[in-house]
Amino acid sequence: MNKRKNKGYRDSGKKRQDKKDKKQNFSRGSQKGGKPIGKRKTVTAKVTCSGLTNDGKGIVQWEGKQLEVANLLPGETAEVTVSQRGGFVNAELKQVVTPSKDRVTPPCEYYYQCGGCQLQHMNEEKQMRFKQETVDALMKPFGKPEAIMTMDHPYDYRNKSHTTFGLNQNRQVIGGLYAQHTHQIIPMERCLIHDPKADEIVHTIRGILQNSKMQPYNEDTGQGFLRHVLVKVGKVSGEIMVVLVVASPVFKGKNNFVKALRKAHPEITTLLMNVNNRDTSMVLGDQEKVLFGKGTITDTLFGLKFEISAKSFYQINPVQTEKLYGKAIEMAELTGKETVIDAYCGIGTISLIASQKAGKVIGVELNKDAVRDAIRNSKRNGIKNARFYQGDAGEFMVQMAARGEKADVVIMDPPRSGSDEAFLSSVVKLKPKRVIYVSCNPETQARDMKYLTKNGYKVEGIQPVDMFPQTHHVEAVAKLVLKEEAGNR
Ligand SMILES: C[S@@+](CC[C@H](N)C(=O)[O-])C[C@H]1O[C@@H](n2cnc3c(N)ncnc32)[C@H](O)[C@@H]1O
Repeated sequence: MNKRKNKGYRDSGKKRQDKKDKKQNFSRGSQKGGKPIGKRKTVTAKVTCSGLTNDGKGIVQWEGKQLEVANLLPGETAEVTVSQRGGFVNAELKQVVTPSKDRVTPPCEYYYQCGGCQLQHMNEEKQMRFKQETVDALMKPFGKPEAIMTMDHPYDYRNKSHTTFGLNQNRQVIGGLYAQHTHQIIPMERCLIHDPKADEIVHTIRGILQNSKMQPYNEDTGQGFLRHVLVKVGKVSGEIMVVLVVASPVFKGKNNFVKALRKAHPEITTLLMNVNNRDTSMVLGDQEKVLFGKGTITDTLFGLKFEISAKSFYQINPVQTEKLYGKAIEMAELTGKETVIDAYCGIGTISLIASQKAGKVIGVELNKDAVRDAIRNSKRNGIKNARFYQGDAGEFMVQMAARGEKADVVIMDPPRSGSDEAFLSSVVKLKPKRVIYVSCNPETQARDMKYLTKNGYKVEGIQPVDMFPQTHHVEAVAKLVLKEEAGNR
């Protein structure tokens, strides 16, 4: 789910963080400032949690310092382990003394090691309250957001999974996710937010690996072959893509591997090999080879079919995506005549849905593969009023503004880092009547909305959506209206 030029997926920044941690020889710092020099001191302290950070950690006071403690809830008292080195302080939960009524036993057995989810110790109602309050607080300068759109079954939703392989001490093949801030793989049978089929396939691959000469890649020695497995599932089509991310283009035993995998999972519709031989935190490398099938999968949203490549962004929770996009299109108030810009358009999902209610749509996206998918998708759905351009959305908008072009509505859905001044200042010059801002990071969204509201726009609605249940992440879509236009209504 990031600050990317999008040449591939990052593994949640864990490896980069790990490198930092190794350098500091210290785990996560929960108080900023100071270098970890000198001897480490560890004490046990009794603390009371007064609130939550935006990433769901408990806030506590200790010796005049504010610390953050993962898995602690407001009102709880607890024993925490506080480690100090130099000015660097880290606090970890040891034991909850008085539990909150909102606390539940996390349904996932790997929850406390993994870190992929951060809210499983809260009941569902508390999770929703936490997300609502986070968005409410960030959006306070702009008005009161609507009630969050929740998910009926907040599990099994991820249509994309990513598993790392390695060997355990007994030299058995293990597959799972890295434990928080380490290179240690947590062997995982089932991730409760993954599509169950993806986990079954990963289980099979592990078995094939165990019985073959193929070795998992070792990050420390640089030896071995299989680094990661990416599985993408088309929830409606049932199509499944498996990507083997490998360290070398020479795939010994390829035919036997492919045969065994297809025999166990005839439902896999395409298999790819992606070569990543760099010491990088990016999961996918540049070289890609289709081993069988068409190299893409298809999924359906709002009755339109979308083709998705290995490297293209596609929303990971298709059930909630329809709610999110539905709200964005409603906020755009399209009448069939408008020129719409869909910035950061990915494979053209929002563009093509909007094109059915607009005069024309212009999509702009940085990732080449996604743009190719978007063009294919418009043809496949017989859509003639959408055009797609590859490039930086900011530069594209600057050029549009310089040419004096017009747009009635701008829909924008940037990565977590948000948009930039080049983009936002060009929006202000282009003066679209409405800006619909979709974001998976309400912090950067609020920052960018501040710019737009200082420069002629007024916020008319904010809708949070629970796109990532069990995690602290929350999506929101906001409607901004040109003030001159709002005055005329
Ligand atoms: C959150 S995704 C949204 C994609 C699409 N709107 C959707 O819902 O599937 C953000 C997209 O922005 C693209 N992107 C990142 N930086 C960009 C930039 N500077 N200019 C244009 N697109 C960019 C990414 O490749 C990604 O496809």
